[in-house]
Amino acid sequence: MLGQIARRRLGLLLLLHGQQRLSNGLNGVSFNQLLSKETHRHTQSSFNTSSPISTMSLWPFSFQPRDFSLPNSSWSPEMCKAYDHYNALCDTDTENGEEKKRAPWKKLPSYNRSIKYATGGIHLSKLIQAKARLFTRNVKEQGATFEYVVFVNKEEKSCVCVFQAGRLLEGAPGHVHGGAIATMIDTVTGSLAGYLSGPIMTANLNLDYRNPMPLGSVVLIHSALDRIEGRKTFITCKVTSTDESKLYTEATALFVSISVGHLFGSRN
Ligand SMILES: CCCCCCCC(=O)SCCNC(=O)CCNC(=O)[C@H](O)C(C)(C)COP(=O)(O)OP(=O)(O)OC[C@H]1O[C@@H](n2cnc3c(N)ncnc32)[C@H](O)[C@@H]1OP(=O)(O)O
Repeated sequence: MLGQIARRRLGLLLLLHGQQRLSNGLNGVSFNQLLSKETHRHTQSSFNTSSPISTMSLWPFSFQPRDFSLPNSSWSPEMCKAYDHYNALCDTDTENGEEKKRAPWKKLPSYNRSIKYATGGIHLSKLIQAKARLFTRNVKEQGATFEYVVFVNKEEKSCVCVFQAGRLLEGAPGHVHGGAIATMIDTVTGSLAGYLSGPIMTANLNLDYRNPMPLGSVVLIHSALDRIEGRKTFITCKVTSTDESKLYTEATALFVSISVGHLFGSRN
């Protein structure tokens, strides 16, 4: 029974991982408003995971999970400006208090974990560990590694990520590590593929590094759907400066749709 509940939750997790059903509810909120909210939240750290069993919820998500893609004090003015630009595109037009047209842009929230506790089933507990965290969202020091926010455009089947590369991502002296860039490209193209196609895994990722990316840079990661063929979702990607005058990296990615069972070792 517990195993069944847990499997159902995992199905939900995978849907949410594709981030199809989440809305941020932040449209129209300015950077400064967000920053003051975030600073307040930070004093009530979300990193403490040692809740006693009696306080564990049957609902697998924290009541107020921290959205790591909201502005924080480590964001540079350039990062804030790009955030404000795309966040403004998420606004819904209203006329006389009534919604006129829903904007095609939507900010995707980003959490460092999806399931709070592994509640049952030997396979599930192997798969989901209580201390597991999303790779890009597990460093306490804000701004030290991956600071990013993803905006998707449903109509254009594309997305833009604003990414600020922190000091712990150094590869070549003074520049961002190619693996860190690949991580971000996998994350962004994977978010888009998941948004469009549901549960997926990366099957293939091809990268061309065109120019070295200085550490601390703010860049845009543009991803777009190329095509969907059966279970295969093909995504193209390019990483540019925020004014798009400089090309850093180009990529193509293939994602294959999977069933929940795939993560348990089943190929059905
Ligand atoms: C919010 C954060 C988002 C983060 C997103 C990050 C996502 C990830 O990083 S996932 C981790 C990295 N990826 C993995 O570990 C995946 C490991 N690989 C696998 O599990 C499997 O090989 C998997 C799922 C990709 C495909 O396996 P399976 O489901 O059996 O499909 P399979 O039948 O082999 O292939 C399906 C189709 O894809 C094609 N295909 C599979 N792999 C490849 C590949 N590497 N290159 C080209 N084509 C491929 C096959 O040829 C087949 O094509 P067709 O339907 O035309 O015959």
